[in-house]
This record gives sequence, C-alpha cells and structure tokens, in this order.
Amino acid sequence: MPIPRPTAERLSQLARLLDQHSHAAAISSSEIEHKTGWPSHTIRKDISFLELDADISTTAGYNPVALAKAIRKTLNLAETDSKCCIVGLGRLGSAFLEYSGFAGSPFSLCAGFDSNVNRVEILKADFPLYPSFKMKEIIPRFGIKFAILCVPPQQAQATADKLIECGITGIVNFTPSLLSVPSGIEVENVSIIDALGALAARLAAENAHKE
Ligand SMILES: NC(=O)c1ccc[n+]([C@@H]2O[C@H](COP(=O)([O-])OP(=O)(O)OC[C@H]3O[C@@H](n4cnc5c(N)ncnc54)[C@H](O)[C@@H]3O)[C@@H](O)[C@H]2O)c1
Repeated sequence: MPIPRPTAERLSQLARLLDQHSHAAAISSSEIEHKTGWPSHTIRKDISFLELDADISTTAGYNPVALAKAIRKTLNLAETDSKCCIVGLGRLGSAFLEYSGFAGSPFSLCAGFDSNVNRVEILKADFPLYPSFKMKEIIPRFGIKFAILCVPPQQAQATADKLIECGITGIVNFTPSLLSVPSGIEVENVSIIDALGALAARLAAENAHKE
C-alpha cells in the first residue's frame, strides 16, 4: 500500500528523532508523542505501514535503532543512489552550500549550478560548482537524481524541463511556481508561506475548538 505523504514526512522525522535516542534500549509511543506532539494513535498508525521484525517492539516500547532502520528501508532512504544538486546559487541556494545537515543523511550534495558564471566563481563549496550549460554533461556523469531548485520563479519551469532531460527524477522546488512534470518524475514543493499558512490554520482551528 502506498504510504500517504504526511505519514512519510512524519516517519522521516521520526527516524531522525530515533537516531538521537540510539543509546536507549527502548522508546515508547508516549515518549515519541511527548517529543513530537503527534498523538500516539497517529504514531502507531504510521508505524503500521512498516514491515517490522518481531523483536522491534517490546512492552517497554520500540527498539530505536531497529525502528529507524525499518523506516529508512521502507522509505528507500537507505539506498546509496541519493546524489543531489542545487540549481540557482543566489541568496537561498547558496545557503545550502554550507549546510552541515547533509552529513549523516542519506543524501549528498555533489554539484551546484547557476546561469551566472560569476556566482559559480565567487562561491566556495566542498563540491564543484558549474555554469548551468554544464548540467547536461555533469548530471549524468555523477549519476545525480535529485535537484534542489532555487532559481527565480520565471525560470522555474524551463529549468525543471532541462533538469529532467538531463536525468533528474526528483525536484525539491523552493520556487513559488507550480511545476508541470511528466509521470515518473516527482516534485516536492517547499514554501515558508505554505508552512506559516498551515500553522495559522491549525491555530485557528484549535482556538475555534476552545470557544
Ligand atoms: N520556498 C521558500 O520558502 C522560499 C523562500 C525564499 C525564496 N524562495 C524562492 O527561491 C528562489 C530563489 O530565491 P533567491 O532569493 O535565492 O533569488 P536570487 O535572485 O538571490 O537567486 C537566484 C539565482 O538563480 C540564478 N539563476 C537564474 N536563472 C537560472 C537558470 N535558468 N539556471 C540556473 N540558475 C539560474 C541566478 O543567477 C541567481 O544566482 C525564488 O524563486 C524565490 O521566490 C522561496
């Protein structure tokens, strides 16, 4: 059964939480509830999507290491082919160049691209930066499958089309443009405005419930 998107997002966050508790023998659903704010019935439902070995849970709770491993296996986060590139190295894109969160994650940044050659020359990163016209050569050569799209909105669709031609199959779209992509290609839209909107809607619903 396909895993619903909110479940996949919570499971991915849960794997990171479990990493922080890898020293513990067990972590219970109520501890997870306390740390995440998710109701324990939601946590149990999310975990029911995983294929679990019998010894993963005891009366004391879940084995954190084994549960994190099961989550990454089910979400395909354990696979090694998770090379990413950043496209658009402006204010937002260049902020990822020094983001240490990729270390220890299943994803690695392998290349950055910008249409402005000056940006490519000025910026420093632990991986190579290229002018955009090199995407066609570099993306297949490195086997990069994911792109983090940080170009101006007007350039988003044309850049996404080019990335797909080069072999990209997944795009994290930071631009406000909604992309149209062929089947087999996945897009994840990330927006601070949508996140604030979701928070505001939840708070409004909680307040309406109290009245
Ligand atoms: N998702 C969010 O919450 C969020 C937050 C801030 C900004 N944004 C969006 O992120 C994008 C980038 O914002 P920014 O402030 O970094 O913009 P910016 O103008 O600072 O940077 C854009 C970069 O893209 C490069 N570029 C332009 N066309 C390109 C192309 N075809 N191929 C490759 N590179 C190209 C430019 O040279 C520039 O370096 C915008 O679409 C903006 O609306 C989203």
